[in-house]
Amino acid sequence: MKIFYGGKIILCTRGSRQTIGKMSKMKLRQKQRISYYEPDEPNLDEYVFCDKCADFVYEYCAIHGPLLVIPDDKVSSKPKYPSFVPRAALTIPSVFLHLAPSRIPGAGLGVFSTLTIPRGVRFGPYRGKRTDQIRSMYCWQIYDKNNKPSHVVDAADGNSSNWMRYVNCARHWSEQNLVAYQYKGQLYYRTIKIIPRFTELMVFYGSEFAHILHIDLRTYNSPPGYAQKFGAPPNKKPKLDDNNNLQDKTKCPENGSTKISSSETYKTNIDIENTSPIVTEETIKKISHDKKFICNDCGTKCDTKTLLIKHIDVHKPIIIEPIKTIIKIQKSIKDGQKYYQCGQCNYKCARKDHLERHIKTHTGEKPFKCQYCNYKFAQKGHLNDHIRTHTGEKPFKCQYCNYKCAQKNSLKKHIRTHTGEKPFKCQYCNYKCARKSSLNDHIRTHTSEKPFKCQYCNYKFAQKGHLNDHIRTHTGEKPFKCQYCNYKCAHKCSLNNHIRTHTGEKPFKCQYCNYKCAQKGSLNYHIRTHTGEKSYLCEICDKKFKNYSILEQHLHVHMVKKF
Ligand SMILES: C[S@@+](CC[C@H](N)C(=O)[O-])C[C@H]1O[C@@H](n2cnc3c(N)ncnc32)[C@H](O)[C@@H]1O
Repeated sequence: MKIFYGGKIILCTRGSRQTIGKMSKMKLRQKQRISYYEPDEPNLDEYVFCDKCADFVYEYCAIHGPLLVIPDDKVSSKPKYPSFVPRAALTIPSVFLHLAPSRIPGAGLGVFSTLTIPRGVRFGPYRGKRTDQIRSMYCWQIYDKNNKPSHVVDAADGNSSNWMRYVNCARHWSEQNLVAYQYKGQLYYRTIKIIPRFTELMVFYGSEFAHILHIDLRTYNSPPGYAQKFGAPPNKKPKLDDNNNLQDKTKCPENGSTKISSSETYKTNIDIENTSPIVTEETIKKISHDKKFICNDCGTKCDTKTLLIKHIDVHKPIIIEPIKTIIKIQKSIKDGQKYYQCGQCNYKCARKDHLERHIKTHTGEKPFKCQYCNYKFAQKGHLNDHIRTHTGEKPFKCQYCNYKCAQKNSLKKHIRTHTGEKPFKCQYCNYKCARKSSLNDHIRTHTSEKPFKCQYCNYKFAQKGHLNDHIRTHTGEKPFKCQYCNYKCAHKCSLNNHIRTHTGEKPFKCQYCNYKCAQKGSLNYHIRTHTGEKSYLCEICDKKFKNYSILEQHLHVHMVKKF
C-alpha cells in the first residue's frame, strides 16, 4: 500500500521510502467519490488502495466497502503465561493466526494462519516504541505529511509491541502475502491474496533490510503486471551487466556481498524505487553486531546471553521418567486355563517367557542390538525383522501371487487382499476391515479422538498420516516428485492430481450424467450441481456453503468492519 504526499505515491517500507509513481493530488480529487461531506482537506495517508478497483480511494472504497479488520487479541493485565513469554505473543488474534517456528531456516518464529484468510484483510497497527533511529530489525519508518521521515516504530521490545513483530520477510514475490502500508500515521499489514490455513504470513521489509537478510533482490521480482495489481507503476528491469550481475553495486562491508545502491531504480513488487538510503552501512554493522548470541540449533539470534539461555529451553527434550512400578507376574485362571498376567497392563498369555518378553515393553529394556546400525530391540524377533531391512532378504512368499516380503505380518496382511478376509470389526457399527490400523482410524470417526498433535501449532488429528501431511506445511518439505517434469509437492494426492495433467486421465465419473474429470474436488463440485448439497463449512460458526467464494464472503461476518 502507498501513501500520497507531495503529488507522489510513496510506499513505506522498513527503513526506506519508495516513490512508486506520480499521481497528482488534484487528479484524485477530480475522481467521483460518494462523499457527501468532507470538512477538511484530508491527509494524503488517508487514501488506501482498493484491490478490486485497482485504484486508490479515500479512506475506503465506496463500491467494494471497507477493508476487513482483524483486531489484536486483548491481553489481560495478569496474563496466565509465564513472564518470559513476551506480551506481544499474547496479542495475536488467536482465532485466525498462531505463532510457530518459521519455514525460513534460522529465522526464529513466524506467524501462520489457523483458518483461511481472504484477500483485503487489515491487521494492525504495528505497535512498538516510538524512536527516531533504526536500531533493530523490528523497525518501520513512518513519514510525515511533507514526505519526510517523521519517526520510527521499533518493536524490538516484546513487551511494548504486538504480534506483528513476528512476521518474517518474504524471500520471493511468490511467498509474499501481505503488504505494509501507512494509514493515518500508523503502519498496517493487508492481505494481498487468499491465505490458506497453515500458511506463513510474509511481508516485504524493503530492499535494505532484505539485503541484510541476504535475500537476492535480483530474483525477488514479480512477473510483469503483478506489482501493478497493488498500485505500482510498470516494472523497470534491473540493470544487469554481461555476467548477469547488478550494475552500480557496492560491496557489503560485512561479507562482501552485493548491496543495491541507493541510486538504483530497482523494482520489486512492493519495494518499488529506492530513493534515499535510510539504513546506513553503520546501522547494518550495528544490527549485525548487536545480535551476537546465536542458537546453534535453530540459528535464532539473541541480544543477550540470558535471552539465549532462555531460548535454548525450547530445544530441551522432555525427559520421561522410567517406570518405577514393580511388574508383577501373576497367575490367573480363565476358562479353566492358566494365564500369566502383566501387573502393568491387561496383557495375558499362556507362556511365562512370552510375558517376560512383553514386560520389556514397560521397562524399556532393549538387549537386542543390530550389528549394522546399533538400533536396539526388546525382542529378538523384532531384531531379526529389522536386520532384513539391511540385507534386503524377503523370505515370506505369497501362495497366490509373486509378492515377497521381509516381515511375516506384511505377508499376512497381503494375503487378505486375495482372500477378502476382514477380521477387524468395529464395535460401534458394521464396518469391517483387513488391517488393525484401519480399524483404529475408523473407530476415531466415532469417538472424535485426535491423538496426533502437531509439535509446531498444537493442531490435532485423528490419523497419523494426516498429521504427517500437516507437518509438511510447517517444514516446507516436498518429498513427492513428478516423473515427467520438475514438479514437487508435499502431498501424495497433489502429485497424483498433477500427474493426470500429463496423462490426461479422467478417472472421476459423475453418477448422474456423463461428466468425467481428473480431480476428485471437481467431481464433488459438479455433483453438487445435481444434488444442491452445500459442503463448504465455516470453521467458526459451522454454517455450510455451496462454494468457496460464498464461504469467503460469509467469513466477513466474523471480522470487525472498520467504519
Ligand atoms: C521482525 S523480526 C521477525 C520475527 C522473528 N522471526 C522472531 O522470531 O522474532 C526480523 C528477524 O527475523 C528474521 N527473519 C525475518 N525474515 C527473514 C528471512 N527472510 N530470512 C532470514 N531471517 C529472517 C531475522 O532474524 C530478522 O532479524
